[in-house]
Amino acid sequence: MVLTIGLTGGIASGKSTVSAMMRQLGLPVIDADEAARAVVRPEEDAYRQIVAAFGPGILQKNGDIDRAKLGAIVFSDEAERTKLNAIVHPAVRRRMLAEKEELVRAGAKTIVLDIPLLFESGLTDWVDKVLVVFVDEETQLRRLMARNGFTKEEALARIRAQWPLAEKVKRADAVLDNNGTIEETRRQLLAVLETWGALEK
Ligand SMILES: CC(C)(COP(=O)(O)OP(=O)(O)OC[C@H]1O[C@@H](n2cnc3c(N)ncnc32)[C@H](O)[C@@H]1O)[C@@H](O)C(=O)NCCC(=O)NCCS
Ligand SMILES: Nc1ncnc2c1ncn2[C@@H]1O[C@H](COP(=O)(O)OP(=O)(O)OP(=O)(O)O)[C@@H](O)[C@H]1O
Repeated sequence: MVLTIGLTGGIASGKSTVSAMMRQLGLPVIDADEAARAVVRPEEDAYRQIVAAFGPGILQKNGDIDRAKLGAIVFSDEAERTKLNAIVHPAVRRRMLAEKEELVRAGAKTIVLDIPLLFESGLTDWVDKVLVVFVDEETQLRRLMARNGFTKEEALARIRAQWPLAEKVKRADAVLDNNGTIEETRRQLLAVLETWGALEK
């Protein structure tokens, strides 16, 4: 039996930080954000659909999608975001499932799916355990503004495009409190993985 762990949280709550720790521990991680970047490369179907839906104004000179421009559009208008999600999400799901199949075939015992929108997209059935990375609102806002150089408005628009973190915490099988140091988070992670038997070879 494969143990599938869904890693989720809010934007800038620390999912990538935790997924890097999991990789260090030898666990294979499938990353939805990475899949979402791969499926919009110029040779992909979703790329053509995005250009058709949003116009060539969202492209960089080299033809790649200008993520900052597209982000400014979709995080300030829910209808635009719904439109983008409808194009990108099916392709992301197909890609992630294919990656998971490959890991299962290769004999993986534990597989981590890092999906920021696990709850919003109704994908909890995909996983056996849900691990939520939590930070309080003030820390989330501060880290998001620092990491991306966003204004408070820009950061809040992105935070509000997702479920409140408190709702995700309520539905989690385990929660990592990432308000403290990276070391404190690592210790919590190890304890959870041990309880779940996720590190057994
Ligand atoms: C709008 C885009 C181009 C902005 O790109 P950018 O490089 O600035 O951000 P990046 O992709 O690294 O996402 C950063 C974080 O934003 C949040 N986020 C991204 N897309 C969404 C969305 N549609 N709804 C809510 N939150 C989102 C996630 O927490 C994600 O981890 C990009 O996020 C995108 O294509 N989004 C649609 C696909 C998607 O939903 N991806 C998220 C997981 S599948
Ligand atoms: N415990 C911590 N102490 C200080 N800074 C942290 C801590 N955890 C994460 N960070 C920083 O906070 C920012 C957000 O973390 P990270 O990128 O891991 O979040 P994320 O949930 O993966 O974000 P996204 O949803 O945008 O992909 C990063 O700049 C990271 O270096």
